[in-house]
Amino acid sequence: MPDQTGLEIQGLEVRYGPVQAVRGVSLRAEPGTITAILGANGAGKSSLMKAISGLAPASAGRITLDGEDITKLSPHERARRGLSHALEGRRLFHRMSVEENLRVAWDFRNRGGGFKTVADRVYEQFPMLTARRNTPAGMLSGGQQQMVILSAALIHEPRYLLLDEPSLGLAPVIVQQIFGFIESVCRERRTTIILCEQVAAIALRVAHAGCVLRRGQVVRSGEAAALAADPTLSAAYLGG
Ligand SMILES: Nc1ncnc2c1ncn2[C@@H]1O[C@H](COP(=O)(O)OP(=O)(O)OP(=O)(O)O)[C@@H](O)[C@H]1O
Repeated sequence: MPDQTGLEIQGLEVRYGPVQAVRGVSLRAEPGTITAILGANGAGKSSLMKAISGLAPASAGRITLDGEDITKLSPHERARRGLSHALEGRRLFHRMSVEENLRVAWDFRNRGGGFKTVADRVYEQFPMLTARRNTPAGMLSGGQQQMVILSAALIHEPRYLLLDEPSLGLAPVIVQQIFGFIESVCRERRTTIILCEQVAAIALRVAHAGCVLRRGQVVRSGEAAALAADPTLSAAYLGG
């Protein structure tokens, strides 16, 4: 019997009216690994991620999670199955404090008690958030905001984590810290992570596998180390 664990995408298409953002994408994310979705601006990365989490409807194709067809499920139903999506562009409640943002993420799944324990765990992981727990999220630095976004996305210990452009707008030293954290989440919690990035070198340093999108299609895929070693990749597909 074929191995059904992991996330499998077959022939996926996403359309916005006349615009076809994703064209027949197939890929597989093995359990407990990091998969990088690469591509230049407008290549279709975010649309692919949204289709996986249910925020954009698939106009064709199939998505299975551990063997279950989730293509037609709502984002909430997919979240209940252990899929969490941290969106690009600092989707936080800017006037609410760090702790209130974490609380909203916790209450989304209505798990009742236990919030203090998970909040303490966040502050242990990111000590610099401790002093800022009552600060409005909009007043944090970009790196601190990304820490809150990641912590909120992980608050219910998802089995699958989708990360949209985690390096966007961050200083190199913070990017290193954020990617170190992402790597440790995969290694220690065995979370399956799919992240999309314009900056291929950063993503391929932590990923196990990767694929490159161009105009909505997969033009390259394989082991991350092989993609990283390919000098033609950047110039040909990543816009620089
Ligand atoms: N809501 C939408 N309505 C119409 N067209 C859209 C919408 N969202 C994205 N598109 C188009 O779909 C294509 C793919 O966009 P998408 O955002 O998925 O690419 P991307 O690789 O994530 O790029 P970026 O890094 O800029 O986010 C682009 O041509 C974009 O203009």
